[in-house]
Amino acid sequence: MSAEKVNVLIEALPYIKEFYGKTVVIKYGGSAMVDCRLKEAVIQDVILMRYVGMNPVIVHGGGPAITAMLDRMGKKTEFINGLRVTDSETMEIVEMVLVGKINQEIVALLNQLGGKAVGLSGKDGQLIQAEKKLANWYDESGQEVTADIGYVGEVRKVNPAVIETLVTEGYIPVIAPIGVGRQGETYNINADYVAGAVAGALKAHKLILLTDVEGIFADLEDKKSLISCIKVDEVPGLINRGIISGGMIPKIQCCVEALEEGVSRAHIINGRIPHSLLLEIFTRKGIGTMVVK
Ligand SMILES: Nc1ncnc2c1ncn2[C@@H]1O[C@H](COP(=O)(O)OP(=O)(O)O)[C@@H](O)[C@H]1O
Ligand SMILES: CC(=O)N[C@@H](CCC(=O)OP(=O)(O)O)C(=O)O
Repeated sequence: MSAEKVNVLIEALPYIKEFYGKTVVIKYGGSAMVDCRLKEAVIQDVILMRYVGMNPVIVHGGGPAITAMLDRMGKKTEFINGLRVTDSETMEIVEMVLVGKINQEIVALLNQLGGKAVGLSGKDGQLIQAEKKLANWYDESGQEVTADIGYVGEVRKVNPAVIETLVTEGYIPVIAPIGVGRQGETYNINADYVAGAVAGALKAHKLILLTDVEGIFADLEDKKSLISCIKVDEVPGLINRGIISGGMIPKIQCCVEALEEGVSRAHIINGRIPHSLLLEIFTRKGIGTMVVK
């Protein structure tokens, strides 16, 4: 081994010490699942985190794959406030793609590359207990509008016991954002919200959201003004002024929720940069946008 490689390891030592035994929840969004090379890089990072003593827990999305499958089946999809309108047939397809395909692909890759992974849906061990979510927004005249968007759920309660048992046994839990209702009904939940709720329930040290942009920009158009740190009390203003919009709203909201539940740090980073997780964890400056209390 060269002296340079030894230096790299020594530089990582303070971070390895800091994160030893700590839980890190990673939200692996569909927009960061681009190609095989990139997927392998994400999975390698997670395995490395586990081998140096952290407890990574993955919550995955898969929005683009769901849309592609609905297209193949000739079914139109519509989003309201960033949430997919989910009728019963769409719900079946969402569950099939998230649990049957994406979750299993991530688990298989983790196991193949040397990790020990177990896949879960929110139904397993009553992990994600959910209730129906309605969409709310204000129309041009300032009137509040409420719409029924079908089997879209919000997290009512996370039962962390099953995750904790798996982590204690050395497994990496991989969670699909499907919730179960009081009557056993199935709900489609935005994966950002599930990641925030899981991080909060586990009192995780960190929540890291992998997406398709560097982080939060002050001006999304020019993509030059990355905001490296946002305080929770700045968030409502950033949303009201339209600086944070669209798919970034559930992300920042889930960071806020996780911090309020006791998570120390939340980060939004670009999952399309190879090894972005390691760059965030093992460098002093980190990358992306950090959200703090
Ligand atoms: N201020 C902002 N900075 C960065 N991205 C933003 C901002 N406001 C809105 N966005 C949008 O949020 C998107 C990320 O959300 P989304 O597409 O839902 O990602 P994912 O599939 O990872 O959940 C970005 O690609 C960007 O278009
Ligand atoms: C209600 C709702 O919108 N659910 C999402 C669940 C998947 C998801 O959140 O995936 P990404 O993280 O890749 O966007 C959906 O149906 O697309």
